[in-house]
Amino acid sequence: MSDAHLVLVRHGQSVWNKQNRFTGWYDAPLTACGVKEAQAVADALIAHNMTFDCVFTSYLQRAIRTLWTIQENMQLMWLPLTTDWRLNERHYGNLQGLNKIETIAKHGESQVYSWRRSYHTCPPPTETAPANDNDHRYAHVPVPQTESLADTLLRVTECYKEKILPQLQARRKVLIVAHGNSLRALVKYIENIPEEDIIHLEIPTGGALVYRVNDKGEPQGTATKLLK
Ligand SMILES: O=C(O)[C@H](O)COP(=O)(O)O
Repeated sequence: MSDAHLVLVRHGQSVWNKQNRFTGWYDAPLTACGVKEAQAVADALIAHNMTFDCVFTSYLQRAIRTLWTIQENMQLMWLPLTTDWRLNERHYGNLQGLNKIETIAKHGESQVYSWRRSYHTCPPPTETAPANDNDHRYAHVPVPQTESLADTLLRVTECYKEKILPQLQARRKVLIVAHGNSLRALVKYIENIPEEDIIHLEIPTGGALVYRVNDKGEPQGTATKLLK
């Protein structure tokens, strides 16, 4: 039986990454550079003779288009694609839309660092009704008003155990394209990284992490960086 593997890819640069704005659940499109980053991921996967049996992503276009680009470049457009809102970026609450440098100038470096990287701290919640309330794609989703990384981990791992782990246990090769913080949560879970250490994990746009998977379908050890 062929070796299963699990590859995690962060989407390419989005318009709001470029503008250095907190994005969260805002549906920012990829920039041209972001599309190139996705193509570079595909090139690296091809160079390492990797392929996939199933692919997963969030409800957000920056991740979906990154996945489409990878599938197209790998001649894997025939593969069924599963989207799940639980792979969305962590909800950044009332910070969504704000420039990160201006937010540091207003609230101080340590406060903003804690909002961005601590495990339990939630950014300030959205002040009005959740911005995604009228969005058809979230009609059956409990849209949060803010999330800590711990909150994000709960929903990401629920999706992982329900939909992704069974594929790994069936020895399938799996690709997940998601977001900086939804992937940090997943890596924390897979590698059992302590709460105090997860602040150090950074996954750049277009970054790709590879896990070997054992006979029980469990990703093994520390991820290997494919590029970046
Ligand atoms: O939502 C965002 O702003 C980014 O995807 C991740 O941002 P961060 O590095 O500030 O967590």
